[in-house]
Amino acid sequence: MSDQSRPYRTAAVIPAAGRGVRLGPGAPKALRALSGTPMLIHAVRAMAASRSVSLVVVVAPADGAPEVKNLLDEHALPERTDYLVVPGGDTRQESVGLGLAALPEDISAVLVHDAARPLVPVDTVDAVIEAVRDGAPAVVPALPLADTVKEVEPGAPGDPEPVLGTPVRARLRAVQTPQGFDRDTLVRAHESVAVDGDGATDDAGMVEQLGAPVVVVPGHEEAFKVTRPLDLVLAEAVLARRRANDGF
Ligand SMILES: Nc1ccn([C@@H]2O[C@H](COP(=O)(O)OP(=O)(O)OP(=O)(O)O)[C@@H](O)[C@H]2O)c(=O)n1
Ligand SMILES: C[C@](O)(CO)[C@H](O)COP(=O)(O)O
Repeated sequence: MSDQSRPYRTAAVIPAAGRGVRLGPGAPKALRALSGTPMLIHAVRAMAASRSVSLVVVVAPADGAPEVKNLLDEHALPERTDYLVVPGGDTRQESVGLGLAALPEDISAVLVHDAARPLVPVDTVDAVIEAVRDGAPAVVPALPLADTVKEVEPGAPGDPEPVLGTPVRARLRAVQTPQGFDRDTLVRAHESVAVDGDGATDDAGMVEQLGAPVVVVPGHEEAFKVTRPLDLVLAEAVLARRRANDGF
C-alpha cells in the first residue's frame, strides 16, 4: 500500500549491467549503438519522455559506472529529469536491487525498465504509471502470443525434448517492461526473494511470490527486447520508420 503522506514522485530504474551474451561479442549490450546512439541512451530517453518520471537510476556494468555517467552527461535529457548511476551486480535481480537501494526517500512509485528495450513508446510508459497511481501495487505491460507454446522437459542442447503440455495460448501474455510498482511493494519483494541461480527473470514475478496482485496492461510491439542479432536489424528498422514519419 502506498504511504499517502509521501509526495508522489516516480523514478525509473534501468538495469543496464548485462553483457549481452546472446547478442554476440562486443561491448556490453547497453552501450552498443542504434542509429549512432547507445541503446542505453534510447532507453533513458524513453523513460524521460514521460512527464511523470522525474528521476532515472541507471544500473551500469560493475566496472563501467564512470563511463556511463560520462555518456549521460553528454546526452541531453529534459530539464525535469534527474539521473543517477550506480554499479550493477551479477544478475538482473541484483542489479535492480542495487538501483532500488539508491532511490531517494521521496520516491513513491518505481518503474523497472530494461536498457535492452530501448524503443518503448511513451504511451506505454504512461499507461503503466497511471495504473500504479490508480492503486495497483504491480503493473506489467504485455502482449498476446503469436506462437503456440509447449512446456518441455529440457534436455542437452540440440537433443529432442519431450513435450509435457500445451498451455492454453489465449491465457498467456509475453511480458515487457517498464514494469511499474508501488515502491514499498517492490522493495519488500526484493528483500524477501533470495537470488537463486541466475535470479528472477522479472520483478513482477517476485511480487507474485509475496502474494500481492499483479495486473497486465497492453504492451507494444516496439517495446521488444534486443536480445539476439536479428533484434538489432528490427530496432534499426523501427528507428528508420520513426525518422520517416517525423519527416527527417
Ligand atoms: N547482471 C545483470 C544482467 C542483466 N542486466 C540487465 O537486465 C536487462 C535484461 O537482461 P537481458 O536482456 O538478458 O540482458 P543481458 O543479461 O545483457 O543478456 P544476455 O543474457 O544475452 O547476456 C538488460 O537491460 C541488462 O543490461 C543487469 O542490469 N545486470
Ligand atoms: C524483464 C523481462 O524483460 C520481461 O520479459 C525479461 O524477463 C528479462 O529477461 P532476460 O532474460 O533477463 O532478458
